[in-house]
Amino acid sequence: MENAVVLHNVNKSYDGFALNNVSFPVKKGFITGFIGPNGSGKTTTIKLIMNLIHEDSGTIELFGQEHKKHAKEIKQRIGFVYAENPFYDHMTSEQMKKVIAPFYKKWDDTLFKKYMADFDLPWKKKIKHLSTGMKMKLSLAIALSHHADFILMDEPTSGLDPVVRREVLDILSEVIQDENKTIFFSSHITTDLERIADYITFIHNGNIVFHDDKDSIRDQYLLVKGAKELLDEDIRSLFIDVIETPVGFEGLTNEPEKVKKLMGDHIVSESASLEDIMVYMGRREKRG
Ligand SMILES: Nc1ncnc2c1ncn2[C@@H]1O[C@H](COP(=O)(O)OP(=O)(O)OP(=O)(O)O)[C@@H](O)[C@H]1O
Repeated sequence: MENAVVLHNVNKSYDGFALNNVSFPVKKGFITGFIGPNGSGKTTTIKLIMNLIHEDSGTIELFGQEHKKHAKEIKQRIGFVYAENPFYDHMTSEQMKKVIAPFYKKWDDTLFKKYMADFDLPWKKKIKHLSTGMKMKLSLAIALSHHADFILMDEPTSGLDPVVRREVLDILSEVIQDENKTIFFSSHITTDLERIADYITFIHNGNIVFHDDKDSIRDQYLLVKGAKELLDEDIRSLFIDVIETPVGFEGLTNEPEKVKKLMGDHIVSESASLEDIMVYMGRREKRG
């Protein structure tokens, strides 16, 4: 399967933080969600992919080309959405569009007008007077109006109410119907990723913990509850982490078959949500 983006052993250090040998592919034609706790390196990774900052070592390829060597043409093919307002506040949407459009060879005014209408966005209102949701939709409209092959977004749904969030997710699901397009976005809202992502990349403390398709993740992790008496050392070793309460335990395992075989009828289990996986992985990493 073709990859739109490939990171290979990418390292980037700041004082007190490092991305360590970050490697993962972003599959062409799919939506990949990027999750991880605060400060785990998501924005840093996204900035590296955008070539806004430079890796200390390793390689990043977009569309099969090394991004540093082909920066200009690669930028043309990316639609980038930031969580923060990237616009000049004193301008209207119309004025902002006039500033941005000339940068893109494939800018499509008709498409932009369609998104402005679909998103109910005003042309003449100053950007500083738009709501958070409207600003996000304007960002998205701009990112989608130059026929980008790769849509890269840093927390596009943060700060949005559930209705607008769902609208944004629906737009992304619609965009990905075109199999030549690829979407990569970071989010803390794991339910958004559960809803639309095909692949999940999980980063913690600058390390990629896993990169997998959503169905495999669902099959691989199991949330288990049972009596504390069941927990001996061998059983504990099958769990990523275990939380004990006065009445029993709850634990996350990535060895569901072994656990079911050994613990059988003595446990209650359910498939783990991305949030469960994030919380338990985080606890394990903290434990060391
Ligand atoms: N320019 C910089 N100089 C020094 N440290 C930085 C710089 N940019 C980021 N960092 C540090 O790198 C770490 C990772 O930050 P990053 O913004 O990539 O995390 P994140 O996963 O996007 O977090 P959040 O979910 O809170 O947005 C943090 O400890 C941050 O302080």
